[in-house]
Formats: sequence, C-alpha cells, structure tokens
Amino acid sequence: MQHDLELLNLCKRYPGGHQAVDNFCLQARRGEFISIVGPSGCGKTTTLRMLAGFESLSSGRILLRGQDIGHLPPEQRPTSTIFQDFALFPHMTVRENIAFGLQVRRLAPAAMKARIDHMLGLFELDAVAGRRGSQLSGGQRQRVALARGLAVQPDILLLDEPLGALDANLRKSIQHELKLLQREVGITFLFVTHAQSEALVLSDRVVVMNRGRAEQIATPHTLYTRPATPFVARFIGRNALLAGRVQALGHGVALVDTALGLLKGSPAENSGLRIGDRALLVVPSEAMDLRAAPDDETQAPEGQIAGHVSGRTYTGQTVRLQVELADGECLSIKRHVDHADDLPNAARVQVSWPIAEATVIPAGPDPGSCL
Ligand SMILES: Nc1ncnc2c1ncn2[C@@H]1O[C@H](COP(=O)(O)OP(=O)(O)OP(=O)(O)O)[C@@H](O)[C@H]1O
Repeated sequence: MQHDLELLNLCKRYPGGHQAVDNFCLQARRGEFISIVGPSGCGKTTTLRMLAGFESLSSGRILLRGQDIGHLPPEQRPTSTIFQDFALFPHMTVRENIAFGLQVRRLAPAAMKARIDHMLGLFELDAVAGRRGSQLSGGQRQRVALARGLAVQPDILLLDEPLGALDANLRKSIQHELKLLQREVGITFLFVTHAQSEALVLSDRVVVMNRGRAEQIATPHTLYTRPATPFVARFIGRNALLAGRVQALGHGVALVDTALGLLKGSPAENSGLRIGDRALLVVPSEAMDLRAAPDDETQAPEGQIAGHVSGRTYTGQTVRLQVELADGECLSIKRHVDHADDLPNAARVQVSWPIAEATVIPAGPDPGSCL
C-alpha cells in the first residue's frame, strides 16, 4: 500500500550542533489524524517546520504519495500550516485573508470567488466576511485560519498548537469541530500539541516524541494500555512503574522479581525481553484494585503488593487514594467517592491487577526528557 505521507529518517541539526530531530520516521495513511506530543523542546515544531518547508532537512526524506518533496520551497509543497497565533493579516478582511493563498497560487478570479464562498459557508464566517482580522474573536480567528489553510486544498494540513491560545470551553468545542471537519475533508492532519488529552481524544494515532526521536507511534488506546518504553509509560496516563528483573517468561506472562516481591504482567510485544533482564512492570492506575488487608495477613499474597493509605484527593465523583508501599514509593489509585471511606488513612491495603493489563517492558537507559 502506498502511504499518503512518509517521513524517512528525518534529522535536523541546528547550527551550533544541537540535534533537534533524530532519525524520525512516520508513515501516514490518507485521511489519518496524527498528533505529535512530547515535552517542551523535544522537536515537535521542528519536525512540522521541516514538513512545511520552513526549515531545511539535515538528512532524511519526505515523501508525499511517493514523490520526494523534502527540498521544495514551502509554496510548492501541497501542505498548509496553521500556527498557534493563527498568523492572520490583521489589516486584511476575512475574505482577503482566505484569498491570500489562492492569489499566491494564481487561481482564476471566478474559481477563487467560488472557493472563498465555499469556505465562508463551511466555517460559518459569512456574517464576518468583511471584518478585519483584528476585529475577530479567538474562535473566529481560529476558523479563518482553518478556512485559509484549507482553501488551497492541501494534501496535508499541519497544525502547530492551533488551540493553544483559546480558553478551555472554546477549545473543547473547536476540538469537536476540528475532528468533524477532518472527517469531512478527508485529508491527512498532523497536529502538534502540548495537551496530551487533546491528542488522545482527536487522533487516530499519536507520536510520542522524546529528545528528537519518535519513542512510540500508536493508537491512543495502545499508548494507554501498552506503553512500549519507560518514557512513554511515564508521559502518557497515570502508571505505576515497578522496577525489577525478569525471573520467568511463558504463556504471555512475565514474572518480575521486584523489591516488593514477585509480580506478574504481560510482556510487551516485540520487547525482546529475556530472563535476567532489567525490566519495568507498568500498571495503569485504572487497572489497580484496592482492598483492605485481612488482619491476619502481614504480607500480601503472591502477585499483589502491600501498603497503607497515606492521603487522598477528592475530585468530584472520584477520590484518588495515595498508597505508600514498603519501599517508600507512592501509588495513586482512583476510587468512587462512595467507597473512599471504607479505607481511612493509615489503613493497611493490598493492591492487585489483572495480569493482562500490566505491561512488562525493558528498563532501558535512565529516563530523561528534553530540557
Ligand atoms: N533556530 C534554532 N536554532 C537552534 N536551536 C533551535 C532552533 N529552533 C529550535 N531549536 C532547538 O531545537 C530543539 C527542538 O525545538 P522545537 O521547537 O522543535 O521543540 P518543541 O518540541 O516544538 O518545543 P515546544 O513544545 O516548547 O514548542 C529545542 O532544544 C530548541 O531549543
């Protein structure tokens, strides 16, 4: 199958030697909504700018439907970019802003008018078509930016934190519109965001970037349930990470010898784990079950861990109980507010999880993130 977009071993080394993007690879299907998330400075914007042509590649290739576009100037690439500040021309009207890219592409006047009218209708901007960019609300400016980006009928829409400047309510409603729009126009979206939850809600797949590299590219569900690296396990969702060594492997189960006893999980696919390897058992907070320890049990049964409740935070219908373990580590476990008082502070508890819902991954090098 030919991919819509292929990024092959993209590298960017800025003058001065900083490696901002390091062998970044991604293949996207036509119409996919892909987000790139990662800590500040990990190379998200640089990747997007290389795609748009605003930044040169140090090495690597960008293929669009098989054609190498990596060395074309921005105006010759079939991409549109929407930036966080929307970059509208404040002195131009909404209509003129949308017309801009079409004029650059020298569209015939009749075709241009038809295209602009269609965009004004699609984004419900007819009523403000004559207003200047400086006279619009945040939401309207965002819609003009989208209309301007899509008017040129790009093959790929690149979005760099396009919702970052909006307040929380507007952001939610525009998120929804963006998803509907993407389905309607059917083109590939590449979306850079700091907001992990936004990426997980909107995307077909998410790229988790760290230090210029794609650590894992997967569906939101897989990232949550099967993180492939220690960085992803720390960055996505709320996971407990228990360090140890693999003691046994077989039948889809890995037995890990940890400071808290022998614990079980499911080895990550293609992890190459072997007996004796240093490993992390990753247990999602949602998978953890908590119960009071029976008085006559001083140690947790095999496969479970013992601790005591050391604090709680109420968040509406749910409570997060902090559970301190024997090694001093703390877990945060969600519980319905109705069951929170069953386990008062200082109560001795046992924590268990379904083996299939915990993932065992290689411990890897020490964790780190971009500075
Ligand atoms: N023009 C430049 N010259 C030198 N270094 C740069 C330049 N632009 C970015 N960098 C560096 O490259 C790295 C990646 O930057 P980039 O803007 O791609 O990160 P990011 O993941 O988008 O960050 P943020 O989430 O903070 O926007 C950073 O360390 C940054 O300081």
